[in-house]
Amino acid sequence: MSTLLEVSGVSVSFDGFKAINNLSFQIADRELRAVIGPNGAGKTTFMDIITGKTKPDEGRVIYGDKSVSLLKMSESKIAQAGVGRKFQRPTVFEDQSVFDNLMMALKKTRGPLAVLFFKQTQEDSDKVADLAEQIGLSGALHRKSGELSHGQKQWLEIGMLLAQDPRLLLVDEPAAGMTPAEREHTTDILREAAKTRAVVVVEHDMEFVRRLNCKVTVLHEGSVLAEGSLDHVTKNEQVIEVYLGR
Ligand SMILES: Nc1ncnc2c1ncn2[C@@H]1O[C@H](COP(=O)(O)OP(=O)(O)OP(=O)(O)O)[C@@H](O)[C@H]1O
Repeated sequence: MSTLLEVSGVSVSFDGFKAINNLSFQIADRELRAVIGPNGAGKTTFMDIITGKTKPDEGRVIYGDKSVSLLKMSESKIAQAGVGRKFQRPTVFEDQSVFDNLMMALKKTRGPLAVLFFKQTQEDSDKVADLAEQIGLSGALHRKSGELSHGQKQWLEIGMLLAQDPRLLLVDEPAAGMTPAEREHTTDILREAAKTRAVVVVEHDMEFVRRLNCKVTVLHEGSVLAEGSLDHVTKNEQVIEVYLGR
């Protein structure tokens, strides 16, 4: 598999404090990766750098077939280039149905004019039905989103991101606040999504990470401390000391 994103030698300081310190990271097309690390390890800042919210002081972030530098691009250009991000709190339109939320997300892929002059085709309705199926909300398509459970709202938001067909999807702590059954379903959605795109999941919950069954990157003090299978990294003495031993 070819490399989709390559972060190399990236550092960023806030008021002299190095939140990210010479960080290097690679992810392939259609790879699922979990990123773990103790509080303050730099996980959020790492995602902020990829999405263009934070510009690093040094290093390179190269993306896609044409190896473009994301550091020269604005947040919206990076999103247009196929980098999607799901934040911790769901931000669905609560007054709209699941169907309408997904349809709106589809329209967004066609730019602002398309939103104004959009004619809903059978193909679009089929696409929405497919997305609903992927996120397990086929039975709730015509329910108001505000009535959904927390887990269902998170799935809807993942569906809305998938509607935009990102090549790289960044997901921040998807399991937070979910029931065990919801967590299980969320791992299924993410594993399925990673068959057609790269997915990076930042997560604290180890059981959730185990179910993802993918390569794990451990961050600590803004750098990669260990990388490999969950069993491999959880045997690493330094990882045990800084993270699991807490
Ligand atoms: N805008 C900022 N200004 C100052 N310090 C910051 C800023 N953003 C992050 N930091 C600091 O950088 C370090 C890394 O923060 P970051 O939020 O990336 O860690 P994290 O791994 O996501 O933590 P958590 O698991 O608690 O969400 C922390 O010490 C944090 O206090």
